[in-house]
Amino acid sequence: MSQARSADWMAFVPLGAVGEGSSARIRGRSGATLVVSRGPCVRASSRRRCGVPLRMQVDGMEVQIERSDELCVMVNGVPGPMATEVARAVLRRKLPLVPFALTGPSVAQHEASIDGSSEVKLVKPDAARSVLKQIKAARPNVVCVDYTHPSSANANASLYAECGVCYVMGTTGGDADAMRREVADKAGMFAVVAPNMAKQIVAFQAAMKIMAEQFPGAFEGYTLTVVESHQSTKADTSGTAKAVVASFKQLGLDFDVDQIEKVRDPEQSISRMRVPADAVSSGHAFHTYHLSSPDGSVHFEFQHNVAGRRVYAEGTVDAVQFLDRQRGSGSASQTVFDMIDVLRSGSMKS
Ligand SMILES: NC(=O)C1=CN([C@@H]2O[C@H](COP(=O)(O)OP(=O)(O)OC[C@H]3O[C@@H](n4cnc5c(N)ncnc54)[C@H](O)[C@@H]3O)[C@@H](O)[C@H]2O)C=CC1
Ligand SMILES: O=C(O)C1=N[C@H](C(=O)O)C[C@H](O)C1
Repeated sequence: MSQARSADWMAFVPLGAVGEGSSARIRGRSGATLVVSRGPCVRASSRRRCGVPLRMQVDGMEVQIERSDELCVMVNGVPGPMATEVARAVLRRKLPLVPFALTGPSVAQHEASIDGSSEVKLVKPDAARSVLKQIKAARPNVVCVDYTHPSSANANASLYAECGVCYVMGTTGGDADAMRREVADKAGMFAVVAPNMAKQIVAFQAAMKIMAEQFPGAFEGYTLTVVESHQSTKADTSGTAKAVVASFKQLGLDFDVDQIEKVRDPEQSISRMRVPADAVSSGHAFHTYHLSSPDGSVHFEFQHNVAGRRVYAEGTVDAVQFLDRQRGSGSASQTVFDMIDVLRSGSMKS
């Protein structure tokens, strides 16, 4: 962990090992090391307050977390590319990044470096509950961001709800309705759940939804084809495409999400979908929706093509700040949001 981050977020102290104002590198039972420092809790905002530090057991190490009610962000799914991109965006916005991240069961590394400036300690699923509860105890206003795997999305959402941790769920492929019910049922919980955090794509989704609500059946009899191309590591069908298809169905198109065509072969991504070669494996999301009239004389085509992931990461941080304002506003008439809500609130920056 960089000294800069540890100083402004927390003081990790191996008890009895580090003197005031000094730092040390410590080694856990697994062999992982963590640079820790000790110093006063820095007053960074009016919401921040210091108290007796919380003692915490992580990976065989005893550490202390300075207590504070300041907003901080725990990004889960590191070292995955999307979680790493969000962690970078958190640092760019100068928000405190929790130096722990939930990770997958098969991840071998114990730490990950974010842009070489901040180290994040990786927490396997079997330790997730204990670590999250302790972070919540010391940092009640922590918000979790989830960019993990379709297979872990609901389990993680349930864990956040159990621990009373508000969250932004970017992971697709889970049961979003179940997440929404769980949040709605738990007092004090707030969440944003959405398959796409890119401001302009959210605006497109909203436009299609509004068109479907205002003109249901307008495309009755038309045929629809949907093709989406992503990096070959993507496990699920695009959650964004599924959401847009829901609007097309309301517009009268007879289409099932199983008919969405997935392109995961790098050569096809380049030759058929025109994905730039440098984005094929590193990360892309190219979507084409084509509608044809029954006699073939009228055609509509919508596309949204994204190379890289930065646009989602920026939107995710917008969602975190939106949630923080919602829970601080004292009005709990709505506690579960999507990105269209975030866009409507004027909270999306770029
Ligand atoms: N909402 C949005 O705007 C966007 C959503 N996504 C979604 O985000 C998710 C992640 O995307 P990628 O990073 O490309 O996926 P990836 O599969 O490359 O990485 C996933 C990471 O999650 C970790 N993981 C697996 N099980 C876990 C668990 N139980 N707890 C914590 N971490 C766990 C893995 O170790 C890995 O590091 C996907 O569902 C993707 O569809 C991606 C981009 C934008
Ligand atoms: O896995 C991705 O990469 C993406 N996933 C989201 C989805 O499933 O729609 C958003 C975007 O397509 C990138």
